[in-house]
Amino acid sequence: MTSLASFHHIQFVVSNALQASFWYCVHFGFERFAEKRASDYRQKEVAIRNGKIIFVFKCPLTPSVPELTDELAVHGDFVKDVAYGVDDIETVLAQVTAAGGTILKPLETLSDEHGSIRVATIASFQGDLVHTLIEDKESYAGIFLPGFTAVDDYPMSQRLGALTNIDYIDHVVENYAEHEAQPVADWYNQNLNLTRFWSIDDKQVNTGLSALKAQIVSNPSNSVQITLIEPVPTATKGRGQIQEYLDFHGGPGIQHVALNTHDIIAVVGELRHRGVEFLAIPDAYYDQLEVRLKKAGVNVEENLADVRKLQLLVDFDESGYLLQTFTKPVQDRPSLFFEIIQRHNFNGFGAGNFKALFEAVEEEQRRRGTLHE
Ligand SMILES: O=C(O)C(=O)Cc1ccc(O)cc1
Ligand SMILES: [Fe+2]
Repeated sequence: MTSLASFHHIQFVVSNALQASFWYCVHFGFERFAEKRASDYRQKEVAIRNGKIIFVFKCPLTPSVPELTDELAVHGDFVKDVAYGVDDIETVLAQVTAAGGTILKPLETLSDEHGSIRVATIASFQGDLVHTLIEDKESYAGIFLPGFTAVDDYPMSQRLGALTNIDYIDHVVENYAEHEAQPVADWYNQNLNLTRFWSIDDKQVNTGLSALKAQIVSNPSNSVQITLIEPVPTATKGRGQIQEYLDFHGGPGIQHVALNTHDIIAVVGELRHRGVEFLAIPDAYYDQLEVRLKKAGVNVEENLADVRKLQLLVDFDESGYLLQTFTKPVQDRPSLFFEIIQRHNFNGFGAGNFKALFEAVEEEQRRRGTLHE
């Protein structure tokens, strides 16, 4: 069995690639660096990057691109493709075929004057999310993928300066309907050899208003981690955040992308300065946190006054801790958002933060008017 090797890039389908990519350049310090050559005048693709992280924005240019406009009409702007690097694409595809997975675009070699790359695209288990698999054995020397050419950065992001402390994609999270997450985990196991890394059930995560089940599947080196979440309907009359996502996104899909940093204090300070909005965490959380940390004898390197000011969440155990925070949804619909995470010898997912986090999300839902039916 072979598995995924790395997160390669994330492709969004949006109604306007120019504006969507600009938003990420200004707010998250990405630079526009490549654009697909106009092989098809009806659509456009723009690639932006921040360090190792690459996002691609694809949009229709005319009303007659049903493969884009049909899904856009359902989801609004959304993550269409989480693309993975693989070491041996033929073996992965043979595994997918044997497991009954769907190959949407069969193996092909993409080439230009800078070399070649082998790619194929498979369907995910459910919904419109797909996974492009990319094997780059020959160290392709072009700017991104064959067919893309370099472009100049936006003057605005040059003026704002690069935001260089964001390092790589830590994990992505996919939301599914009730009872669906386990079949998805089995699918990732059989098709892509991801195995269960961690899980949490609804009894541990229940605010009374919302509850969920989560599990993480990962590749053998844990460099690819995917959290699979499903809602657990609660007795109280509240629409949990996972159900809210499913209702507004229109089915299962990518809920958040977590970006790993080695300096969360600097990054979140700068993101806030650039206008990125984060979930609000009440002061009481920090009063309790200081007591809990002292009791557990955990030494947090960062200044706790900064942690409180930037409203970061902290989870910890005997051997380490993590700092994390979540943006508000990045489009009008309460669907996709981002996480900024820094780990100090801590591989968990901040389960100790779930209660504070869910209460903060419920506060946002209350504001949106989506918490109660
Ligand atoms: O599991 C993860 O990756 C988390 O970051 C925790 C989490 C779970 C559900 C949410 O709606 C938001 C955050
Ligand atoms: Fe996360």
